[in-house]
Amino acid sequence: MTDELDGFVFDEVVVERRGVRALDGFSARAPARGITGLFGPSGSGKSTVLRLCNRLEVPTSGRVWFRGDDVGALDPLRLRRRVGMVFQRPTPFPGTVRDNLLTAAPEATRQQLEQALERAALDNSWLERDATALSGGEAQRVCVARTLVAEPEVLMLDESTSALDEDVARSFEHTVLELTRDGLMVLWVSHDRAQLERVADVVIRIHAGRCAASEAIGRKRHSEEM
Ligand SMILES: Nc1ncnc2c1ncn2[C@@H]1O[C@H](COP(=O)(O)OP(=O)(O)OP(=O)(O)O)[C@@H](O)[C@H]1O
Repeated sequence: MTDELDGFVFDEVVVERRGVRALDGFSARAPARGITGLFGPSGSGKSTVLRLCNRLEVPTSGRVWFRGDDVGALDPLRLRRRVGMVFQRPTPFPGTVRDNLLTAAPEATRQQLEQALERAALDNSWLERDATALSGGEAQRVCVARTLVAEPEVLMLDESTSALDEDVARSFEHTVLELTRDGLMVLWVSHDRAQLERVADVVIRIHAGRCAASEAIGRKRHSEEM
């Protein structure tokens, strides 16, 4: 069914809400390493797929497997620490950046807080900044750091660069690529096909709640560079 190369396996997943199917027999595999992009039109079910991965959503039928375990059998709170999510509109909580990071990991040491900032490409002077007075790109990095401080195995990004200008979005892409070098697995929902071709190893295309295609982009990019 699944092997150690699989991060997530979706097996004929149906998610139905009030008679409407958000997912309609979605089957796909997201590898345990690198970046998997989820691409598709608005309303096709991309966010629903992310929400299944940390049990904010449960399948009406079908199964989701994470690293060989049935997600339905895992403790949701523990799973959410392993599978962290940055939402569509990254919103820091009122308080300092330090306060924000501590909400995710109340026991974190100063060194752990600084490490999370550094992985999100922010230096330690950010700890005392007012988290409600940040630009869109800064708020996004703070939200990534807040997710990383809990040391997840997977980072899920839901359209995290859609509101950013191109330079800021490119710099964020670079940061996420660096994160995967430490073994972090990333699931990245994007409307921007070109962006996914720059960063993703695999792109899953979703249409009307089903997997329309799954492409190994990394291999394609590599052969184009040769
Ligand atoms: N809380 C909800 N209750 C009922 N239906 C919902 C809910 N959230 C989403 N849906 C419906 O489920 C379907 C899939 O939504 P989903 O948000 O997963 O799509 P998406 O591909 O992420 O869309 P977008 O790109 O616009 O964010 C849509 O038809 C949507 O209207």
